Amino acid sequence: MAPELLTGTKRRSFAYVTFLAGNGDYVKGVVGLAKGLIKAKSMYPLVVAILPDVPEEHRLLLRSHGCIVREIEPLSPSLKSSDNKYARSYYVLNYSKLCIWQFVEFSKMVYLDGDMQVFENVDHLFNLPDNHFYAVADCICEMYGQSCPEVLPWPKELGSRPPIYFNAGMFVFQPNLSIYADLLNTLKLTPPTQFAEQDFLNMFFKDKYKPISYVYNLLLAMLWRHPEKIELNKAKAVHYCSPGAKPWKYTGKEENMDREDIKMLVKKWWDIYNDQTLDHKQGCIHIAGVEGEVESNRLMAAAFSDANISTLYVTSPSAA
Ligand SMILES: O=c1ccn([C@@H]2O[C@H](COP(=O)(O)OP(=O)(O)O)[C@@H](O)[C@H]2O)c(=O)[nH]1
Ligand SMILES: OC[C@H]1O[C@H](O[C@@H]2[C@@H](O)[C@H](O)[C@@H](O)[C@H](O)[C@@H]2O)[C@H](O)[C@@H](O)[C@H]1O
Ligand SMILES: [Mn+2]
Repeated sequence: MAPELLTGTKRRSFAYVTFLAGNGDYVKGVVGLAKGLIKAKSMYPLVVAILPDVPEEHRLLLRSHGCIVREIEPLSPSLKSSDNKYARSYYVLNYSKLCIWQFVEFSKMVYLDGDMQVFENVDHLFNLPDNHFYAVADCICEMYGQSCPEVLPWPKELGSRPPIYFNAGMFVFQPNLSIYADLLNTLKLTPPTQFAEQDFLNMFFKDKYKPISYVYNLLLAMLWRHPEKIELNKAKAVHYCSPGAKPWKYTGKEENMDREDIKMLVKKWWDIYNDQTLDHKQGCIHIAGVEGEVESNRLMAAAFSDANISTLYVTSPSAA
């Protein structure tokens, strides 16, 4: 039975979801994200959609941090590309993200890449009106109607370019099996393109897409592309998506990576990753919310992730 939050007559259930593939170091990103959501006093669990190649030790580690681990099957376009079109070779993996539309035990989910960090509570995103697809523009200049030369080129094989092109590192959506079937059927007829599932999602949700503020997915490149359009201290979630920016393998050697603001953001990520007070104590779950109010979603989620609950930590927002 899915974790459900009783709200009046209509039963709703919410969760964050991320995606993990391979046996490499992205698992650190997901652990960091899980801890960041706890630090931000999120009321909802983190589901991790994993490909079969994620090793058992990584699955145990994620569960030990309170994540709900769900195995998905790899997805990729049926049509093969003549050359390796992808901007990064591993982008072919990212089409598997589409499997999260199957998670219909949740009525609404917020997807976050494993290289994102939540620094402020964003639970209010679950209150956005239903039946739309919410995400942040991939380059903030698109919000001002004057695109800069650095916006991603639109693959013409996907038809006309959407008015605003969003970044697929974070989005708010509603799992739905008929949409999932439609995604799969459309994928069968869609050629692979440079930005893989991000291009595909921009095409698929062109008529449902609603842009939301950059504060929910601050792409690091905005710091040097459009500094006049953003305020770093307003960012609620940061996306470490520029080359060389992944905190867990940061060297500072790549272009722009020696900037003071980048160094500060990488440190902020490590401070959360290393904060042992955010470690998921075995046999207990963090319930953040009004003192004494136990949020059933997380309680149920822990049960859902078959955690053996012996102690409840109820932290009130004032216990920051
Ligand atoms: O080897 C990999 C590469 C990617 N990912 C997942 O796929 C997402 C998208 O890849 P990435 O964030 O590197 O793309 P970018 O946002 O940098 O373009 C990552 O955040 C991870 O959640 C993964 O789990 N293992
Ligand atoms: O598979 C395609 C990926 O495309 C996107 O990343 C890109 C995009 O943001 C470009 O604008 C940046 O220049 C680039 O660095 C960055 O990697 C998503 O973040 C990621 O989740 C995933 O969908
Ligand atoms: Mn990313």
